[in-house]
Formats: sequence, structure tokens, C-alpha cells
Amino acid sequence: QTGSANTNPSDSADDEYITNVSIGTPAQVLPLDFDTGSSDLWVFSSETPKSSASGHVTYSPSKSSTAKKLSGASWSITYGDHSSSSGDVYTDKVTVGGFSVSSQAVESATKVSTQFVQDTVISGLLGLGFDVGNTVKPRAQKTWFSNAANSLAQPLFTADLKHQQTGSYNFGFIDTTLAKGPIGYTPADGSEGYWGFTATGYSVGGAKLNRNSITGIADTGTTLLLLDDDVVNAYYNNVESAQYDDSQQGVVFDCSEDLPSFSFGVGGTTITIPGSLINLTPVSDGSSTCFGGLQSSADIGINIFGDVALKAALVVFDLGNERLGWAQK
Ligand SMILES: C[C@H](Cc1ccc(C(C)(C)C)cc1)[C@H](NN)c1nnnn1Cc1ccc2c(c1)OCO2
Repeated sequence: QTGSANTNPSDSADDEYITNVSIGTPAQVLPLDFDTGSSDLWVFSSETPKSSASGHVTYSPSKSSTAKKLSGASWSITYGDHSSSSGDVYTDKVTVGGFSVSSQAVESATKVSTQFVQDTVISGLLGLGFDVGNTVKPRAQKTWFSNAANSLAQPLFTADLKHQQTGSYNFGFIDTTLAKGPIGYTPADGSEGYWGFTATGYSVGGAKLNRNSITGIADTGTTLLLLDDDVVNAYYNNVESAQYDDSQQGVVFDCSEDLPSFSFGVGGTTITIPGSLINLTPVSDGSSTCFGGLQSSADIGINIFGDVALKAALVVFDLGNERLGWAQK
């Protein structure tokens, strides 16, 4: 058995990717942000304060004949960008890309932070991290993928995110036609709850890869490529107009710049992010100053290969073999 779901950028900056998920009976379809960097499936619901839920599609367990309250269970999550949400828990049928999990923990939000209130294009997150990262108490719950894995043809999923185009999340199979190059595999470390791995080196503008390894996570739920300062500086030293902009909290440059590519080695292959993907978006509508898709991870404490990096590749999240596969596309 397999599943295949389309995913779409939420805006012109590819800030996040939206995937429709069916919950309950009859199906309630909610647009969710699939996040390999977290492990909770939570949604705006009939229990979310009306003022906060305004403009969002919500899940009503009372309207689902298959919904069951998980009595005594609660959840609370704070993300690295300081956004947060919390609430109680139901189990219900959850279908992604045609594949159904009959009793999935659906975490209903009774509280959501302003970042979520304001982002009306999504109704919650679907965590694709490791179960150890789930926040439900007193007993942690499994992710949708973890529940699905044993019934899927193969215990893996792939992410094929694209710039301003429809991409896909495929479950249980690898569509190698989505890739241009071979898939390089490397061990994945799930101990912290996300998909950790080590890149063996990097280069700027098509130069030969160096041997400076980069340990980080493959995170579909983060927009940017967030790396150590020495790597960020090595890149932007090649960009004439690049400068750190305090108000933007990041490196900006003239939108007219012809940005160099950024490459990293992983699993014996090389992934090259074209410079065009590193020119993320004008700092405000009509501005000729653009914000960089590569930024510093210094104040996060972990390197994050977010959507800017993932857009250049077909990425295989192989739970069965605890490994990550990367292929140029
Ligand atoms: C931030 C997302 C989780 C999220 C996604 C979307 C949203 C909005 C819908 C409201 C836009 C909020 C939150 C990320 N997911 N693994 C995450 N969750 N926990 N850590 N990270 C990675 C990190 C950590 C720190 C950072 C960061 C990134 O960007 C800036 O500083």
C-alpha cells in the first residue's frame, strides 16, 4: 500500500508548504504544514477560541462518528521560533494522499500563539519526526507516518518540495523519476525526535567540495537553510551587496545580484542549490532589497536544512533503515 499527496507553497516566498489532510467521518479536510522537524499532529478545532480560529478551517470532533476523546490526555508544544500551541486529544481516522490510519491521535488546540492565529492558510501541523518527540502526556502518541509505516509497501516517505510549484509527499514508495541524479544515503539520527544527519562538506559557486562536515536536520517545517556563521560568511563573501540587516534579522542583498550556487556532499553524492533558490524574496513588496534563503544558525544551536535546501532535492526519509536519501533534481 502507498499514499501520495500534493503539497503547495503557501505564498510567493515558499514560506511553508500546505498539504490537505482528511480527518474523521464524514471527512473534514484541513490544510496542514507537514513538519519532519516535529512529532505532533495538531489542528485548529471547535475547541480553539473563536477569536483565534477566525479565518481558519477547523476540525470538529463532535461532527465525526469515528472521533473518540483520549481521556486525560493533553499536549503542549513550543517551537524554535517561539510559536506555541496546546490542548487536548482525540483519536480519529486520518487520511493522507489516499492512505488511512484508522486511529490516529489528533491533537485539538485550545490555545494557539499569535503566529498561528495570523497564518490563516494552515490549520495546524502534521509532524513527521520520530515518536520520541511527541508532546502528549501522560502517554506520548505516534505520528501518522509511524502508525502507517507497518502497512505501507516500504517504511519510508519522500519529500519533493518545489519553488512556486506543486510538489509531493509520497508514502511507501520512491518515485525515482522525480530525481535527476542518484540517491545518496546517509545514516539518520532520530534520537532527538528529528531527522539528523551529517553532510560531508560544502562549496560555493560550483567549486570542489571541502571536507568541513556539517551536522544538522532535514526539516520540511523550516523555511530557510540555517548554517554556521563560517559557512554563511563563506557564501555571502561572494555576494557584492550582501549585508546584515538588523531590522530584517538576516543577510540581505540587491535583488539584481546573480547569486552563486551552494553545494553540500551527502551519502556520496552532491546536492547543488542554485543561486536562484537562495534569493528568497524582497524584504517588502516592490523593494529591490532581497532576503537571503541561507542564514545563520548561531542563535538556534542546530543547523537546519529547511525548505531552501530541500527544494533542490528529492529526499527519502527511510524509517526502516534509519537513513536519509538525497538526490539532485
Ligand atoms: C519553526 C518550525 C515550526 C513552525 C512551523 C510553522 C509555523 C507558522 C505556521 C506559525 C509559520 C510556526 C512554527 C520548525 N519545524 N520543525 C521548528 N520547530 N521547532 N524548531 N524548529 C526549527 C527552528 C528553530 C528555530 C528557528 C527556526 C526554526 O526559524 C527561526 O528560528
